[in-house]
Formats: sequence, C-alpha cells, structure tokens
Amino acid sequence: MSVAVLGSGAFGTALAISLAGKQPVTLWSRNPVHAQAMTEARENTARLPGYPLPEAILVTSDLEQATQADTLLLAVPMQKLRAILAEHSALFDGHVLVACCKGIELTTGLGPVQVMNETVPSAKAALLTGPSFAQDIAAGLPTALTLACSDPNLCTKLQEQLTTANLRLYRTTDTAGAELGGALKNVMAIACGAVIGAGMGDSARAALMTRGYAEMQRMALACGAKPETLAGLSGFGDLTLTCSSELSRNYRLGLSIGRGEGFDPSVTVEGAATARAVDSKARDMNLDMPITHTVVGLLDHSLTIAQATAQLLARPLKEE
Ligand SMILES: NC(=O)C1=CN([C@@H]2O[C@H](COP(=O)(O)OP(=O)(O)OC[C@H]3O[C@@H](n4cnc5c(N)ncnc54)[C@H](OP(=O)(O)O)[C@@H]3O)[C@@H](O)[C@H]2O)C=CC1
Ligand SMILES: O=C(CO)COP(=O)(O)O
Repeated sequence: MSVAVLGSGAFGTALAISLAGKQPVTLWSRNPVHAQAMTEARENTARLPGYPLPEAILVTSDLEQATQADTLLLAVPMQKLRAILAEHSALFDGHVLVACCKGIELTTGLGPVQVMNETVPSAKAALLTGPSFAQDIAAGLPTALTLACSDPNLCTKLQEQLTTANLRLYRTTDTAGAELGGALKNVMAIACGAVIGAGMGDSARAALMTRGYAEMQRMALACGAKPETLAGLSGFGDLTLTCSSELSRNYRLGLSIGRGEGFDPSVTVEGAATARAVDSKARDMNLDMPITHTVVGLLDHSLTIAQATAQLLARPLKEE
C-alpha cells in the first residue's frame, strides 16, 4: 500500500518525515509556490523549519498525483476537512482516508471520521491521534499514538503500514472515543493555559485537568465511546501533554488569555472552534460541561478570568 500526506503543515510534514524512513511518501501542499520551495530547500521552512526532508519524500501541489496513493493521511485543520473532501470528492473515492486532525466541526458537531464518512461514503475512514508534537516526531523522538478504525482488519493493516521506527501505534475500533478525546483535550489545554497565565498555580491546573477529564468522559460516554479509549493515548495521554507544554498552541492561547495578551490569529488553534461546537452539542444533549462553557466565555470575552474562576468555584458542591 502506498501513502500520501495531504496538508504540508507542521504535523503533515513531521508524519511524512517519519514515514519516509520505511517507504516512499508523497507530501501534498495546496500552494504550488510552497511545494516548489520545499522541493528546492528539502525543508519546510514555513511550517516546520530545521527538519530536513528525506529523499523518499516527493513534494507536489498536484492533488491528482498525490491521490494515486492508496492510503491518504489528511493533516489539515478540522474546520477545513469537509471542504477539501467535498471539493475533490471524485479523487477520494474508494481510498483509505486517515484523518490526522483533532476537533469537532463547528457547523455540524461531527468529528473527523464522521465528516469523512459523510462526504466520501465510498472511502474507508480512520483516525490517527494521540500525544505528539510535530517537532518531536520530525526529530525522530519516540512517540506512541492511537490509530482508530471501525474495521478491525483494516485497522491492523494500517497499524503495520503507519508504524515507524519512532512512531508506535496502538489500534482501536472505537472511533468515537478517539475523536472526542483528541478534540476535547484541546479545550482543556486552553483552560489550563489560562489558569497558569493568570498565576493561579499548578494545583489549580491539576484540578482543571482532572475535572476536564471528567467532562471529556461525560460527553464521550454519552456518544457511545468506551471509557478505556478515553483513558488511553488519545484521551488522557494527549490531555497530559497538551495541558503541560508550551509547545502546544492551544495551551499558549490559554496562557495569552490568562496574561491579558494578544495572540496571532493565523496560528492553528483547534480548541477554539471545538469549544464552541462542544458547548452547543452539550446543550443539545443536556450534558453538564462547565469548563468547556467557561472556555467559550473567555474566548468570546463575555467572561473575565476573575469571573470565570469565581463562577467555577461557586458551583453547587457534589460527589466526585
Ligand atoms: N502540530 C502538531 O504538533 C500536531 C498537530 N495535530 C493536528 O494536525 C492538524 C493540522 O495541524 P498543523 O499541521 O499543526 O497545522 P499548521 O497550521 O502547521 O498547518 C495547517 C496546514 O493545513 C493546510 N490547509 C489549511 N487549509 C487548507 C485547505 N483548505 N486546503 C488544503 N490545505 C489546507 C495549510 O496550508 P498552507 O500552508 O497553504 O496554509 C497548512 O499546510 C490539526 O488538526 C492539529 O490538531 C495533531 C498532532 C500534533
Ligand atoms: O495535538 C497536539 C499534541 O498532541 C498539538 O497540540 P497543539 O495543537 O495545541 O499545538
């Protein structure tokens, strides 16, 4: 099975570098100028500087050429996934599509696997998610991720194809759990960044992570996910990484909110749209998601940090 990575951002480039250690990889960029620059420099200076592209990577801006591969990894922002698939749906017919994005679609409340199933019903959909910074993968550091696919045979084949020298994949058929863990941890990372940025300390962050995890489980279980998926790499694992490292863009957005500073709007921060999508989904499902709701208030500037903190601390006392 041949492989192509669609989306030459930080994550797509890092995955291509790691996969190129065992097979030829096509890396697709929507921007011909960017593709040409990467081919000449053998580096993605715009999105992942400092990590050379191995010779086994062919960079192209020709989507028809890239979609000749059997397995297509989609490493694009969640809110762009549907448009890319819908615009070129004939090219994706019958392929194995592996989403590498983390989030919930704002307009529908769906996760990446659900969006792929809806837009290209003839394709077979999977999801690659879990704790991993692009820089770590590109540097060849050891990483473990979750590969989710509802078809167990395909899941095993993909696990073999996409496991590399530094990327160890664990498989699950629980796509709902993997989708929600990866999406919701970004919302909690914004909250944790805000707490640290506002100087509330590590104890407050630990409380938020734990109660955030309870919220993640509440929604995931209501959507039919398995608790063990949430306890795995795609849930607890990624929550731990993203809520504690300044390499995370979601965490850094939270830090800037806590410090009362601005944040570059061009940076990909999946948790912002996902917080709004999940807040609205929780309302529809009658689920209590107070941290997610508070993050939306902070993003919309309808709450100050002081109000948000007071509001969370004043909630009725309850059993853990
Ligand atoms: N960075 C990381 O460490 C990790 C990221 N992820 C996930 O990977 C996904 C992508 O993130 P990341 O690579 O970091 O983001 P980046 O901001 O680095 O890159 C996003 C990429 O998507 C491309 N893109 C945006 N819109 C479109 C579109 N309409 N059509 C085609 N391509 C498009 C951009 O193209 P252009 O360059 O032309 O703007 C860019 O190459 C996110 O869901 C993120 O959560 C998961 C794990 C780790
Ligand atoms: O998902 C990630 C790590 O697993 C990357 O986090 P950010 O998108 O917050 O940078």
